[in-house]
Amino acid sequence: MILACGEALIDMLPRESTDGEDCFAPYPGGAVFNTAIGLGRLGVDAQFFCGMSADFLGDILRGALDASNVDHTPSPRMVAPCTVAFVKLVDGQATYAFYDENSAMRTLAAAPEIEANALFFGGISLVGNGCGDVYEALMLRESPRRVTMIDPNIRPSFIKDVVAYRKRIDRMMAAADIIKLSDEDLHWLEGEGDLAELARGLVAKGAKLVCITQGADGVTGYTANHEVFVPSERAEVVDTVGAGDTFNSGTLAGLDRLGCLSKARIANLTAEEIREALHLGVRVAAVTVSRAGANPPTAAELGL
Ligand SMILES: Nc1ncnc2c1ncn2[C@@H]1O[C@H](COP(=O)(O)OP(=O)(O)OP(=O)(O)O)[C@@H](O)[C@H]1O
Ligand SMILES: O=C(O)C(=O)C[C@H](O)[C@H](O)CO
Repeated sequence: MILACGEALIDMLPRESTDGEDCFAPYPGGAVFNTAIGLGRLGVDAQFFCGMSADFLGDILRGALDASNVDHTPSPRMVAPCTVAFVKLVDGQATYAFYDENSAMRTLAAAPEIEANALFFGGISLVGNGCGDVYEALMLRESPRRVTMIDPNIRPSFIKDVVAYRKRIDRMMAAADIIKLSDEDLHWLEGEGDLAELARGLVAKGAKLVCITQGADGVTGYTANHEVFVPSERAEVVDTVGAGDTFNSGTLAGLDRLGCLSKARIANLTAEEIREALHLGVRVAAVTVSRAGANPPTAAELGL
């Protein structure tokens, strides 16, 4: 079982009304939520942990999790607003304006009992205090015995205390078995330089698998013994909302199908196992970029 820990929110995607007016349409989203949905749709036994609003926006999110077979019982219902992200699309590339103060997600105070063998963390839920503290403490507590993965999915405009944020992400990456970073996020965290050298630096600090994604080009997986490049699948891009989040779900689902989500197996991945897991990641991500918003495919759509 995989527990996805982090934000659920409403993405307000830009649309045009039938009268030709600019407007926004609500879609369930949030980086970690998207990863949970992707896992559920791929048939993985998946749970989701986030403070979720008791209001009707929270109901939209819970309904979407139910529809994709993701168990949200670890997520407390809270009398607080739902986080909202307004999205601006330029050539299919998204930028976000977040409304998150005093939200249900932000005011999360305690972690549930953990049943999962693997935990996934990431996104804006790791910025700042409140839920950020809860998620960090949970990861550091559980990482000695369960497989952990992090994708910080950095949104620089959302980060107020950059020094504190960098320290948190460093601590969490040092504890993580699997790190996923886009090339942009890798440079934001580790500075200029050669991607492979920077990624190898993260492996040297303890990560068992470091995945560096490069948009339409593809992804490279780095371990102590292997470097495996998997090209992206060709896609007619509608927008890239949720590309990285869906990639995470495919890669985790791939590792799960191979039986690699244990501490022993994740530390000894073969090149073929890395290739197979990353290949499922790029396959599902290509489907998401070819559809509006974050809309990962089901196992049936992929013929799995
Ligand atoms: N234009 C594209 N065509 C096909 N696949 C793509 C395209 N863009 C992204 N992908 C797939 O999505 C994966 C993740 O993309 P990217 O490197 O942009 O991550 P990201 O920045 O985390 O994404 P996000 O937009 O969700 O923040 C890539 O490794 C690739 O498999
Ligand atoms: O949750 C985040 O980090 C966001 O940027 C909001 C979006 O719903 C999400 O990333 C879509 O990929």
